[in-house]
Amino acid sequence: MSPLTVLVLLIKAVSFAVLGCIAYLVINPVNRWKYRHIPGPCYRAIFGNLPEFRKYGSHEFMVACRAKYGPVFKLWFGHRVWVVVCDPDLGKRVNYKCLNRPQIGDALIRGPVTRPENKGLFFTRDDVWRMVHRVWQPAFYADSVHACAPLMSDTSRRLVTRLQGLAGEGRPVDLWREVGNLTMAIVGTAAYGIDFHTFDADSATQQQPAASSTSVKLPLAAAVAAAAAAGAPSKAAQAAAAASHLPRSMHSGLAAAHVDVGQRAVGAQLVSSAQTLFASMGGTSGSIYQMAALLLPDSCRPLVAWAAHTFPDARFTAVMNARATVSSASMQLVQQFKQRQQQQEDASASGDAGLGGNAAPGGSGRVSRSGGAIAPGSFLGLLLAARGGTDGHGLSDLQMIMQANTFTLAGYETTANALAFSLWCISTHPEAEARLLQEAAAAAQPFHAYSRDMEQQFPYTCAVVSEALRLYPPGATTIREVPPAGRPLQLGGYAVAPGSSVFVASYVMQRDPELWPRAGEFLPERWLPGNEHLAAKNAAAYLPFGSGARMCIGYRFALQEVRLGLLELLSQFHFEVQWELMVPPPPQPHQQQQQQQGVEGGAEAGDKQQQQQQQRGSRALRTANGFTLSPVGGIWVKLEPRVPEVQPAV
Ligand code: HEM
Repeated sequence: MSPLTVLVLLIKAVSFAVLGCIAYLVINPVNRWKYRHIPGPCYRAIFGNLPEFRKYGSHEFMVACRAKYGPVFKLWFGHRVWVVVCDPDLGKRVNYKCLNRPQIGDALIRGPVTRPENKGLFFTRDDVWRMVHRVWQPAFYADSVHACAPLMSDTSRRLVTRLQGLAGEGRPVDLWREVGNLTMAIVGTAAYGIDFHTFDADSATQQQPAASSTSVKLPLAAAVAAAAAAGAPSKAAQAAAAASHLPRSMHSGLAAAHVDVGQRAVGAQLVSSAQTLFASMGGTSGSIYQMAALLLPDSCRPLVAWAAHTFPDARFTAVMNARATVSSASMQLVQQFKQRQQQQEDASASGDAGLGGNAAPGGSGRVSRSGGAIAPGSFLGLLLAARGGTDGHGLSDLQMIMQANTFTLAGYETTANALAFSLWCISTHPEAEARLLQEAAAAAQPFHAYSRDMEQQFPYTCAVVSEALRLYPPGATTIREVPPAGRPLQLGGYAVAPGSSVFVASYVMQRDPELWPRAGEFLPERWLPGNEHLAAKNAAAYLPFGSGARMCIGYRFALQEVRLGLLELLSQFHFEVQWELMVPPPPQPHQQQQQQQGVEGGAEAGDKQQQQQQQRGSRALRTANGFTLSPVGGIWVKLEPRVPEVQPAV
């Protein structure tokens, strides 16, 4: 056969494969047949419902679908199907019956981190999950969490000091960003006993958004440049990587994004990396390669991954840099921790009591347990002390790094969003603010002294947080996979096939007017005794932390952090929302339907809200489509320091 004939044949084969692929995606026969019995919007070739997700936001679109198709429906994520559940009892059934989550978000990642035993707790499965979950648990026992309370309050007061400085300058401040610095700082001290310097590093990079911008502002370029400048070919990073027996494939990436956990810039780098990673997981705002991996059949993924790594675009580079930055920080934390522990062991063997462990505020470095609880700063010690790893000899370095990555990311993002949403709700409801301040002013001791009985001492503050988590749940859906080897899962009369991805739509249920009286209103009172008429008609309709075995392991930690942060910040400042800087909300597909249905309190509440919004310049809070629910473009406020009489007792 002549070379020309081979070439022609090759071109024909490739054209045939491409056309076949397009025809398959346009018709999508397998999934359309497999899920034909479940209601939902029609399949639209190749993109499915992604255009609607972009236009309305995925959660708002789900609200509209719930109204149209009932409590169980399907959505098209490209050619893939999500089964969405919006009924409390069915949601509970899903969360309790299915243990694993589908492996989303790592289609383009290569190397050993994709192996099941090397996942962080969130994405581990089956027996590996059981083992890793057991290792994590003591960090979140009630006593461990209470031990972190003074640290959480102290760190909140460091933010207060920073905000006092900014208030003097008189310019608007992005509260979301500021509380992000706070939660990352608390991760550093509470988990690792390290000061990440989040309050020092980024004051110069605070930017004001254009009012019309819909993208989240990230100081990414600065962070990446700083990371590269800090250690591109850093010998320290390479030595650390080599010493930790990490797979070679991780070395170059980590060295390129080397950060120094002892340096001032690390906090800002971690915060911006975490923001990049969460924003990229939304599915509709990633790089072209992420979009291609999402839209093309699974069999094309290796090819897409190869192309992404060989010819990366700017967004893919940003995501890979962000992953490497977080992993580099975790790797150093692990290495430093091991070195310190070795020094302590050597010192105690030689009778020298002078080495005091971590230089952490409150951190001991060792896993000092009392009654099962661990001291602040000892999360790594917990991981290191773990026995019963997959090889029977504890967690490997890579497994430890992946757990540290998970703690850093999960501990930062959702809690920052929860605190930002709580502050937003309070700042737009003066009557609630007054009541919370009254409660704060009545405290006879520092707020953290009440960490064991926050609900008795600060019932209204706790109610504010619960209500903010109802309206704005940072984890807006829980995700499960129907066991691939089992039988179909019966959900409200529909058999959902093994291996399907099921989303329990917390956001939709927590705003459902059939489940909550005056669902659209911010009413902290509904969480107080005597207001049962405002409570949920089904307790399972409230799941900001999920439910079942895979519910949020950090919920106690997060609630304590948000409640203390709220008290510390609000007792010092009133936050005046700068409406002209806020990103306007998109059109709401369900508003018209809700009004037509005349749901209980809906019309009245709708009118009232509309009036209030008009008074405030017709702006509501726009939330992002990402992996978590977050405010788009931040929450812009002017800081108004309070008069002294409402300051907390010290
Ligand atoms: C207000 C803050 C937080 C919210 C709203 C939140 C929400 C959630 C939700 C909805 C889930 C999924 C639950 C499910 O699928 O049933 C989850 C899981 C998880 N969360 Fe949180 N979370 C918060 C704070 C934290 C913190 C501070 C940590 C600590 C590091 C953390 C670590 C995790 C982990 C590791 C998982 C996976 C647990 C597992 O699969 O076993 N979260 N969280």
